[in-house]
Amino acid sequence: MNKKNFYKSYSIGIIGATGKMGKEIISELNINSTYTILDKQIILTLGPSYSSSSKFNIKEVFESNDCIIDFSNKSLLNLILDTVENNPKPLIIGTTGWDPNDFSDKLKRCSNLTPIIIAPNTSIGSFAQKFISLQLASIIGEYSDIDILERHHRNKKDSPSGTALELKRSLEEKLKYNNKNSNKSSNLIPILSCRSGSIVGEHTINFTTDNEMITITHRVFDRKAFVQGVIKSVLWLLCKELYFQNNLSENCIDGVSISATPGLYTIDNVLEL
Ligand SMILES: NC(=O)C1=CN([C@@H]2O[C@H](COP(=O)(O)OP(=O)(O)OC[C@H]3O[C@@H](n4cnc5c(N)ncnc54)[C@H](OP(=O)(O)O)[C@@H]3O)[C@@H](O)[C@H]2O)C=CC1
Ligand SMILES: O=C(O)C1=N[C@H](C(=O)O)C[C@H](O)C1
Repeated sequence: MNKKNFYKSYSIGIIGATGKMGKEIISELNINSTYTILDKQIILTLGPSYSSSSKFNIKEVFESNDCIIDFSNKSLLNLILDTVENNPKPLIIGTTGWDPNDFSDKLKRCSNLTPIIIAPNTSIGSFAQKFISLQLASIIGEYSDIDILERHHRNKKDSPSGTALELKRSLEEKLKYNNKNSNKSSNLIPILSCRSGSIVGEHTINFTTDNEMITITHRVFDRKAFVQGVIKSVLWLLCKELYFQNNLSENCIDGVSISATPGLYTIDNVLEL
């Protein structure tokens, strides 16, 4: 097979297809649909998808697609993971508002069967914000008070946001690790949430000492920022070997899986610098 003519087509199912994120992902797939990695064309098409008004159920969505993207509501997560156990497919969970501890056994079983990405924020800017904040925490975390402020649109159902909780978790973990011998009494980081107008998503981390303050704000003004990371995640799940630009032999492309191996992943694995 001529490598130049190589293309592969994958069907993508969306859970929450009629929502703000679902619509934005569908719009991206309608406009672009073909993605080139090295000289290979990867075509992503929208397959049977799910919302409260759809004619397909979640089981059918899993049966009919190569990869599933979930941007819906935490109330569906139990059913989604039950479905994965019977019909494992690569899955991206973008839905927020749920506690991973409540699903740890199920997530473990499912991720033994298929790769699953849990991503409370799929934008590249958010990844960069977390990366820089962790660096700052190692430099001035010991001397500063840290707080997180998040602002979102009035219709957002969960509070605090999944992104703020993930920033808090990773910063507290870093501080615990760095400040084992510190005199600081508490490393707990407060989160302040505000719901207002149609703000797409805004997260600020403040590092404040008695005399100075460093602020890192990430502001999304178009959901396309989230969609960009979703598409990268889909390509990573389905074509991980290509994605990292490995030298694939012809046989490997045709005969061997090029997808990610089963496991639990985050957006950090996808955007790995
Ligand atoms: N990871 C990230 O980067 C981002 C994550 N999010 C998260 O994604 C999720 C969705 O956000 P958003 O698109 O703004 O939300 P919307 O409320 O706009 O959309 C929710 C979607 O889920 C469907 N849905 C919700 N509950 C049910 C149910 N019980 N049964 C069937 N379908 C259901 C809705 O269907 P219907 O319309 O028929 O009710 C709709 O399609 C949220 O948890 C949000 O926090 C959002 C943006 C970015
Ligand atoms: O519901 C939203 O809109 C968003 N939810 C995510 C979260 O809870 O962190 C990400 C984003 O900021 C938008």
